[in-house]
Amino acid sequence: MNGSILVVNCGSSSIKFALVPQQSGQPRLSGLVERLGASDPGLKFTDENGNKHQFPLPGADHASAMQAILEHLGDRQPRAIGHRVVHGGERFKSATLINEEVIDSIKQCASLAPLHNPANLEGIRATRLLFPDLPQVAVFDTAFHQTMPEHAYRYAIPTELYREHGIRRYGFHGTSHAYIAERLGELSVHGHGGWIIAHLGNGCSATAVWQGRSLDTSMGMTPLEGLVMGTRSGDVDPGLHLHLANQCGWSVEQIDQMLNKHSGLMGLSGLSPDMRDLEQAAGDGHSGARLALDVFCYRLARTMAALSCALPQLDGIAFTGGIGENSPLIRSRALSMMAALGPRLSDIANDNLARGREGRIDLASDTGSPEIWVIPTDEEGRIARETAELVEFQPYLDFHPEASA
Ligand SMILES: Nc1ncnc2c1ncn2[C@@H]1O[C@H](COP(=O)(O)OP(=O)(O)O)[C@@H](O)[C@H]1O
Ligand SMILES: CC(=O)OP(=O)(O)O
Ligand SMILES: [Mg+2]
Repeated sequence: MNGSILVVNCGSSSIKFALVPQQSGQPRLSGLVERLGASDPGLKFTDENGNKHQFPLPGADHASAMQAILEHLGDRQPRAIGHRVVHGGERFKSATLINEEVIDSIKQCASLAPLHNPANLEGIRATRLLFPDLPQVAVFDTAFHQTMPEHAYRYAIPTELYREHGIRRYGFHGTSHAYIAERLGELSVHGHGGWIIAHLGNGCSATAVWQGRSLDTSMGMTPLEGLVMGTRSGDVDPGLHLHLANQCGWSVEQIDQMLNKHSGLMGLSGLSPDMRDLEQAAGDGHSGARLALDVFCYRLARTMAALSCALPQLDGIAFTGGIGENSPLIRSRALSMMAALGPRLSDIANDNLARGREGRIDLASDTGSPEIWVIPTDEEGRIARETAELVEFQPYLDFHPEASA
C-alpha cells in the first residue's frame, strides 16, 4: 500500500495529529491544535524536514481546525485516516473500519468515557466530511485489555450492573501498552514473559503483561481509576462521593470536576499538573510539590507491586510516557519502594540515559533480578500500522465477511 496514514487524536480542547509514512523510520510530520474553545486556538506542526510552523486559528472549532490541518498538509494526500478512540467497551477487541454502525456503537460507549469519546467522535465526523472517500479506522485504547480475565475486570458489586450497564474494568492506553509489549518482545530475551509496563504521561496507567497479552491494568471503567495523574485523582474511597454530596452539599458535577480536573499532581501540589514544574519546585523546597512527588511515587510503586500478582513471574518493568521516558528521579524513587520484588536499578544507566532514548537501566550483571527498561512510546506509529493493516486487508474481508466475525 502506498501513501501515508494520517493519525488523529482528538481531545476536548486539542487535536494531536501525525502523518506517518508507510516505511518505518521515515521522518513524520506531526503537530497539534491546542486551546480549542478558548479565545486563541493555534496550530503548530513540525514537518518531515524538522522545520517548525505555527499559525493562529481564531474562533476555530474541531471541524475548522481539522480543515486547517488538512490545508497545511498541502499535496501530502493521506491514504487512510486512523483515529484514536478511547472507549470501545466490550464490543471492540481490535481496530475497526469506521461506518455509521460503528459510529453509533462509539456513541453508546460515550457514557463510559464522557471526557474522551465525544471529542474522538468530533474528529471522526470532521474528517469524514472532509474526506468522504478515504477509509477511516478507529483504534481503541480499551482493545488491548480485552484479554483480562474476569476476576481482574469485574468489580465486586451486584452482577446486574455488569450485565445491564456494562459496569466493569476496561483499562486504557492500550495502544501504548501494546506497542511497548511488542518492543520488549524484540529487545529482551524475556520479551514474551511477565512484564509490568508503566505509562506515565498526563494520564497514567500500569499494566501487567504476560506473553504479550494484558492480564490486568490500573485504570478501570473510566480513565479515572488507579494511579495519581496530572489532574486526576486515581483511586479514592468510593465513600468520598457520598460524603461530599451528603455532608458538604456538593453536586455530581462538582465532584466530577474535582476528581478529573483539580486533583492528582495539581491538587496535591496546589502548583501545577506538570511533572517538570514539580521536580523543579520540589528541588527549591516547595512543600506541596514534594508531597505530590511522594504520593505519586508511592502509589506507582504500590500499584506495580499489586499488579505483579497477575503474573506467573516478573521478568521486568518498563517505563514510558512523558514522565516515564524523561524522569530518572521518578523511576528511581518508585523502584526504591519495590525492593521486595527485586528490581536492581543502575543509577548510572538511569541518570545517563539520553532523553527520548530506548535503553536498559538495571544492573544487567545481576542476572536473577527483573530487567528494567525505558522505551519511548509510539502511539501514532502503532495506530498508523493497525490502520494500514486493516485497510489493506479490507478487500479480502469484502469477499470473505466470515473472516471478520
Ligand atoms: N524532562 C522531563 N522530566 C520530568 N517530566 C517530564 C519531562 N518531560 C516531560 N515530562 C512530563 O510528562 C508529562 C506529559 O507526558 P506526555 O506523555 O507528553 O503527555 P500526554 O499524556 O498528553 O501524551 C508532563 O507531566 C510532563 O511534565
Ligand atoms: C485514557 C487517557 O487517560 O488518556 P490520556 O492520557 O490521553 O488523557
Ligand atoms: Mg503522549
